[in-house]
Amino acid sequence: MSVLVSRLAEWIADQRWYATKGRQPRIRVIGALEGAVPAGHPHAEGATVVSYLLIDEAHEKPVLYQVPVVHRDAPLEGGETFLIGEVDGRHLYDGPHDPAYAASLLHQITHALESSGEGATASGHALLDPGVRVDSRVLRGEQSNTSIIYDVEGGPVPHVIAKVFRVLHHGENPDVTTQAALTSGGSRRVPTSFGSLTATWPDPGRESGTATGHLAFVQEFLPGLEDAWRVALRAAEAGEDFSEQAFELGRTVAEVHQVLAETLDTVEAGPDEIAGALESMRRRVRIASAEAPAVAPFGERILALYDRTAHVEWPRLQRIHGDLHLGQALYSPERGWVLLDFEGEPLRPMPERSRPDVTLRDVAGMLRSFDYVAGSLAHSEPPVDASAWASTARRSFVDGYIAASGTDVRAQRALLDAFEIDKAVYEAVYEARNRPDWVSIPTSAVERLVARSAPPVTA
Ligand SMILES: Nc1ncnc2c1ncn2[C@@H]1O[C@H](COP(=O)(O)OP(=O)(O)O)[C@@H](O)[C@H]1O
Ligand SMILES: O=P(O)(O)O[C@H]1O[C@H](CO)[C@@H](O[C@H]2O[C@H](CO)[C@@H](O)[C@H](O)[C@H]2O)[C@H](O)[C@H]1O
Repeated sequence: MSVLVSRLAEWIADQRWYATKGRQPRIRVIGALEGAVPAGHPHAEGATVVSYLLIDEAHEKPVLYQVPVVHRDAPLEGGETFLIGEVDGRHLYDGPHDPAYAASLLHQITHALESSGEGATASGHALLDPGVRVDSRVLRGEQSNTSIIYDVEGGPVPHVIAKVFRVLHHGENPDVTTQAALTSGGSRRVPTSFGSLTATWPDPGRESGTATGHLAFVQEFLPGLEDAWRVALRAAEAGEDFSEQAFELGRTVAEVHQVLAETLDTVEAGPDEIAGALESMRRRVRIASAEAPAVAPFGERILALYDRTAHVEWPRLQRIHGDLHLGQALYSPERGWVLLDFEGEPLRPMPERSRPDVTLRDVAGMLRSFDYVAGSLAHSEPPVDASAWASTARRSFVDGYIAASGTDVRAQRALLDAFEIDKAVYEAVYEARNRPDWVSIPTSAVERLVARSAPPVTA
C-alpha cells in the first residue's frame, strides 16, 4: 500500500480540487471501495475499480478526499493524459476519465449496489432508471468536484451527469437532497434526479465512531444551454430589455420554493432560530471587515440593522437554494429557466447549509447578481453603465416572484435589505479571496445598501 499511497499523495497535490494548496499531502487510506464493472463491458478486462477514501493531515484541519482509481494490467489506449502512475506493475488511472469507473459508478447507483473495503462501505440509491451508459466524458472547467457526462440509452433522457464529490463531509449534501426532493415533488425547474451514492467510513472523532456522507449523485444533463449570467451580461451590454426573462426567473424561484416547502420540513422562525441566523450574519461582518477593509467603516451600522431585524416578523423557515445567482440558472427554450447547484455557499460550513432558512435569502442573492452584471460591465474596457438595466431587471424579478408566490416580499423590505447586505458582505470575502479586482463590486453595494437602509448609529 505504501508505494501506492506515496504515488497518490504526489498526484493529489497537483489536482485543482486539492484544498491545501502549496502543502505536501500527508495521507492515510481509510476506505478502499471496490466497484463492480457491469458484465461484458468492453473496458472491464484486466481492470479493478477502487475508490480510495484518503484522509490528508497536511493541515491542522484534516480533509477527507474521494479518489476513484482504475488499476489496469495493461495501458489503456488514449489514457496517457489521466495516468496517475505505475504501481506494482499495474497502470493507475484517474477514475472519472476511465470508462470502467464511469460504468461502475452508474451501475452501482442504478442497481442500488453495495461496495466495501478497508473499513468503509458504500451504497447506491436509485430514484429513476437512467438506462445504460453508451459513452462518457469528464466536464471541463470545474474547480472543486469532478463531473462525468454520460450518453445513455433506454432511459427518459439522452444524457445524465454524475457529480463526484472530491472532498467528503459527514451529513447530507444539500445539492443531492434538495434536488431529489424537487424531482420527487414533480418540479421541472431542476434537472431530474436519478440517484446517489453514499458511504460510511471510520471517524474516531464522532461518538458513533463512523461518519456517513454523499460520494456522488446523478441527474439529467441539459447540454448546450447558456447560463443566465452570460445571457444577462450580453443583454445588459447591448442595452436590451431583460424584464420578461427576469420576471420568469422570479416565477421560477418562487415555484422552487413552493415545492421545497411542500416536500421538505419547514420550521417556525422562533427566537432561537432568529438569534442563530443573526449571529452567523454578524460573524460574516467581522470576517469581511478584516479581509475586505472597505466593509469595516459600515460594520457598526450593519450590526445595528441586524439587531432591528430581530424585532420584525420572519416568515416560516424552509429549504432554499442557498447560493442563488445568475450563474446557477440555465435557459432552456422548451422548459424555461432551470436552477442548478443547490450546494449552498462554499464559504459556509457544510452542516449549516442543510438547515431550513429564509426564502428571502435566495431573492436577495438574485438581486445581488443583477447588480453584479452592472458592476462587471462598469469594470469592462470601455466601461458600460448598466445601472438602469440592473434596476429594471431587479424590479421585474421581484414582480415575477410576487406573482408566483403570492407573497409581497416588498412588504418585508427590512428583512430583504438585511439579507442583501449579508450577501454583499459574503461576496466581499469571496472576492477578496478569489478575485481581488472585483472586490469593489460588493463593497460599493454594501455602502449603497447601508446608506439606504441602515441610518447612522446615534449615541
Ligand atoms: N445538470 C446539468 N445540466 C447542464 N449543465 C450542467 C448541469 N450540471 C452542471 N452543469 C454545468 O456545469 C457547471 C458547474 O456545475 P455546478 O453544479 O455549478 O458545479 P460547481 O459547484 O463545481 O460550480 C454549471 O455552471 C453548468 O454549466
Ligand atoms: O457558483 P459557486 O457556488 O461557486 O458560487 C461562488 O462563486 C460565484 C462566482 O462565480 C459567486 O457569485 C458572485 O459572482 C457572480 C458573477 O461571477 C455574481 O453573479 C453573483 O451575484 C456573485 O455573488 C458566489 O457568490 C460564490 O458563492
